[in-house]
Amino acid sequence: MKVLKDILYKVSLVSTTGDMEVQIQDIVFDSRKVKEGSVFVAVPGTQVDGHDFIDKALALGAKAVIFEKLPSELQKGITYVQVVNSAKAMGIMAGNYFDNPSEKLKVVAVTGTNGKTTTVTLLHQLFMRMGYSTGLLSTVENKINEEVIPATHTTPDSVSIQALLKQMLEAGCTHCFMEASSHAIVQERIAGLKLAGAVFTNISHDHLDYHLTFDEYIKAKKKLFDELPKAAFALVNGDDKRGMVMLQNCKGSHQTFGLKTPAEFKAKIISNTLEGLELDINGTLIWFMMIGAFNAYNLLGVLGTAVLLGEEEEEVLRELSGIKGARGRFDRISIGGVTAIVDYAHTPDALDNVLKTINGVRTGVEQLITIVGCGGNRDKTKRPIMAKIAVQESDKVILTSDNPRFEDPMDILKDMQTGIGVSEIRKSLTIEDRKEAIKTACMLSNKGDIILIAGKGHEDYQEIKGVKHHFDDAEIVTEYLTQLTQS
Ligand SMILES: CC(=O)N[C@H]1[C@@H](OP(=O)(O)OP(=O)(O)OC[C@H]2O[C@@H](n3ccc(=O)[nH]c3=O)[C@H](O)[C@@H]2O)O[C@H](CO)[C@@H](O)[C@@H]1O[C@H](C)C(=O)N[C@@H](C)C(=O)N[C@H](CCC(=O)O)C(=O)O
Ligand SMILES: Nc1ncnc2c1ncn2[C@@H]1O[C@H](COP(=O)(O)OP(=O)(O)OP(=O)(O)O)[C@@H](O)[C@H]1O
Ligand SMILES: N[C@H](CCC[C@H](N)C(=O)O)C(=O)O
Ligand SMILES: [Mg+2]
Repeated sequence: MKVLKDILYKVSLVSTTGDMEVQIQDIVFDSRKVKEGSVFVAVPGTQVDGHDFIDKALALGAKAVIFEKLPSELQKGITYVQVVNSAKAMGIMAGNYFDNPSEKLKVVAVTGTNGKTTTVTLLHQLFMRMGYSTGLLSTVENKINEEVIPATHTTPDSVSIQALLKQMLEAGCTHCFMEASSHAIVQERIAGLKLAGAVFTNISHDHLDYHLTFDEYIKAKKKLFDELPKAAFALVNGDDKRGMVMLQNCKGSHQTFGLKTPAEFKAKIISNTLEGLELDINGTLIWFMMIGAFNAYNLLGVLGTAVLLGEEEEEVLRELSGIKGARGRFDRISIGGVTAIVDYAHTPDALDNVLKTINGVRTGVEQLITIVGCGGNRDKTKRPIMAKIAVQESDKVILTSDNPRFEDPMDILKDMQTGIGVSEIRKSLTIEDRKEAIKTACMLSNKGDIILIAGKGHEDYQEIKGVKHHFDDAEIVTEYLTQLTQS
C-alpha cells in the first residue's frame, strides 16, 4: 500500500481535486480488474477509451482516478488527477509504486523489427553462464533466473514490467534484458524505466496496420533512443540505414555494430553452414551455434551489449560460443533423411533471410518446400510480399493459415495469393488447414529434402476467433515424418 501523492512523484500534473494522501492498493488500467482501494488510470486505446469506464471503476471501489479528459461529474470522496498523458503517467506511477527497481538493476531494452527475442535470450543465457542472476522479458517467456513466468506480450504493460522487475530484484538479479516492441514504445509501456542501454537490431516492413506509415514506425523505434539518459549506451546496427537515424537525438553514448561498415563491434563471416557460423572478431576466429548471416548481427549486438555493461570481450565470446538461442528460431528436426526447420519468420525480411540462409547452404539437388501463412488482424500489406518471397526462394510453397484471429483464413490466403505471379503459380498450393499443409509437405518430401515451416516458431497455439487451440508446428511435423518412416 502506498500514498497517492508519493506514487505521483515526477508525473506531469495538470490539476488535482481531492485527498492526495489517500492510500492506494494497486494501479489498474482495466476497469474490470479494479478492487477496493485501486487507483484507476483511464487510457485512450485503439478499441475503446478508458475514460468511458471511470464510473465502472468507481463502482468497484477505485479511490482515485488518473485521466487526461476531465469527467463531466466528479464524485465526492474520490481523488481526481488530470495528467497530460495517462499511459506515461501510469509507467512513472508503477515505477514509484514498486520502488523503482530499474534504478537498482541494469536494464537493457532491445528494439527492431527482427532479432529482439534472439538478442535478449542470448543475453539472458550469457549472463546466467557468467554467474549473474538475470531477468528476461521476451515474446517467448519472461524469466527470473531459470524460473519461467509465461509471457502474454512481447513487452508487458507498464505495471506488469515494474512488478516483474521488483520480483527480479528480490530474487537477487543484477541485470534484466527486455524486448521493446514498437507498440510498447508508442503506448508508453516502458515509461518510468531507467535503462542502462538500448539496442537497435534493424527495421523493415511490419505493423503498418498499427503505425500506418513506415515513417511513423521508424519514429516509434527512435523514441526509445530519444528518451535514453546520458549515462546509458545506445548500440545500433550500423549496416541498417536507419541505425544512424536512431542516434540523431540520443543523449546516450553512441555505439555501432556491423559486418559491412566500420563499427565499434564488427565481425567477418568466415563460414556459414547449417551447423553454425564461424566469425572473425578482431582477428580471433570463433565458432557459434547460431545459423545464418542475420544471426551474426544478433551475436554482435549481444557482444556489444555485454562489453558496454563492463564484461571482458574474451570471456563473453567464449561463453557465447556455446549458446543455442531462442526456441522456435531455426529449430531443426531431422527424421528419415528429411530436415524440417521451424522458424518464427513472420515478416518479409525475416522470411527472405531464412530462405536465403537455407539456399546458401543446400546442394540444390534436394527440394525446398516452404509452408507459410500470415496472421489475421495484422498488417495486410505484408501478405503478398511474403508469398512472393516464398515462391521465389523455394521449389514448392504451401500457403496455409497462421493465427487467423478474427479474420476468415481464406481472405488472408487470397491476399497472399495476389503476390504470386502466373509463372510461379504452379509451384504453390493453398491448404487452409495448417495440419493438413504440414502433412502434405511431409508426403511430398523425399530423402534429403528440406521443409521450412515459417511464422509460428515457439507458439504452441493457433488463435481462432479469440480462442487459442493447442497447435505446435514442431510436434506435428515430428508426428508425420515419424509416421512416414514407419509406413
Ligand atoms: C493494439 C495494441 O497494442 N493493443 C494493446 C493496448 O490495448 P488497446 O489500446 O487496444 O486497449 P482498448 O481495448 O482500446 O482499451 C483502452 C483502455 O480501456 C480499458 N478498458 C477497456 C474495456 C473495459 O471494459 N474497461 C477498461 O477499463 C483498457 O484496459 C485500456 O486501458 O493495450 C493493452 C494493455 O497494455 C494491450 O493488452 C493491447 O494489446 C493487444 C492485446 C495486442 O494484441 N497487442 C499486440 C499487437 C502487441 O502489443 N504486440 C507487441 C509485439 C509486436 C511485435 O513487435 O511483433 C507486443 O509488445 O506484444
Ligand atoms: N537480426 C535479424 N535480422 C533479420 N531477421 C532475423 C534476425 N534475427 C532473427 N531473424 C528472423 O526473424 C524471426 C524472429 O526473430 P526474433 O523472434 O528474434 O525477432 P523479434 O524481433 O523478437 O520478433 P517479434 O517482433 O515477434 O517479437 C526469426 O525466426 C528469424 O527468422
Ligand atoms: N508479435 C507478432 C507476432 C506475429 C506472429 C505470427 N504468428 C502472427 O500471428 O501473425 C505480432 O503480434 O504481430
Ligand atoms: Mg520477440
